[in-house]
Amino acid sequence: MSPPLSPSARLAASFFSRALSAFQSSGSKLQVICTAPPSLSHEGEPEALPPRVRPQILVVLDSSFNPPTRAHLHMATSAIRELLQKQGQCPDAIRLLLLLSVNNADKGVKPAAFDKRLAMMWAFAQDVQHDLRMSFGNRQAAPEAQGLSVDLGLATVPYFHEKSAALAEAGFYKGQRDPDDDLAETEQVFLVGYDTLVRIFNPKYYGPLEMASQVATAEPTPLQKALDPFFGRAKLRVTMRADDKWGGANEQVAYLENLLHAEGLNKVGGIRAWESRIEMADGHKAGTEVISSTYARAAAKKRDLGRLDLMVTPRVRWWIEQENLYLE
Ligand SMILES: Nc1ncnc2c1ncn2[C@@H]1O[C@H](COP(=O)(O)OP(=O)(O)OP(=O)(O)O)[C@@H](O)[C@H]1O
Ligand SMILES: NC(=O)c1ccc[n+]([C@@H]2O[C@H](COP(=O)(O)O)[C@@H](O)[C@H]2O)c1
Repeated sequence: MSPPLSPSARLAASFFSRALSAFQSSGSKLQVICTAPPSLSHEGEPEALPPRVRPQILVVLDSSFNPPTRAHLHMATSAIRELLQKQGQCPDAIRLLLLLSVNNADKGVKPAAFDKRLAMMWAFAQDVQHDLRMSFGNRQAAPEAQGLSVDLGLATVPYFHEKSAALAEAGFYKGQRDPDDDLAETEQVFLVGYDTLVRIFNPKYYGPLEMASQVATAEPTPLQKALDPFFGRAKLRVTMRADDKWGGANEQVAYLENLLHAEGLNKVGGIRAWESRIEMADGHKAGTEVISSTYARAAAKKRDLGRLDLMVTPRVRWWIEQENLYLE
């Protein structure tokens, strides 16, 4: 049997169970429920800490977090590092939102329960911050080392265009100085895997299929109606996902290049102008372990701790063990 939760873990667990109930009875589409602040200590009850000034970039990792994995860690930290180092953004101008969808576009509900996933996301947020701090060598003088705030949110809407619109409407990211401005100036960056990108361009999610091929007419297709406003405020950062289900890296690069550089977007019912809003990022390295939440659940079920460590970060593994998750 696992030892009892520490006082701060108990506070967090009880907070997430209350926050989940409150969200589910609120009728809200999307809500930020708490923030892991940049400081090292996360003692006490989690709380939502809206930014003082509206962020320039909101990076969104939308996932089932069942559980959060090292692949999710790579997606988040590589995006943030790129913004800080290559684009010269300062940590204050960026927020990272870990968004848990309680209604998935395709998957039914399965264990772990949503409040347990929120607890793992809280742990994961701290692993993200730790990873970033380590990669900047803990140089206190370097602005990157000061760290970034990581928010946890809940959403009922399953599709990206709906999540993006809900975020643009939400008061949370508007900043305290100019609460009346809208979020138009905050650019959203959604982190997705290759498999998710393919699904975003599947017309089945946007209405009856017979309406999907209005390309020849002046009328925009349902996919265009949904995704045009989305690409107006959001970018997609697509991580390659080479494994048995989704094909090899070459196939994925070829699909993306075709989508982005030929007439590919028109063929899937999209608009060529969106190509500048989709960027590719490296994912799985050949010869390394393929990582997924499914494999993490299987490792936990078999109590294969060595393999679980390959799949998830240390604080997430701690919660999985503490709460005896995925044993059924
Ligand atoms: N190993 C990976 N490489 C690239 N993208 C990934 C990887 N794992 C997850 N993602 C992406 O992260 C987002 C959220 O992932 P999700 O929560 O569905 O994880 P998953 O591992 O696919 O889950 P499951 O195994 O339970 O189906 C999706 O856009 C997915 O494509
Ligand atoms: N067209 C879309 O916007 C679309 C399609 C498929 C999945 N999704 C979402 O992507 C996220 C990740 O999905 P999976 O957990 O199924 O990989 C979920 O929030 C899911 O609802 C969105």
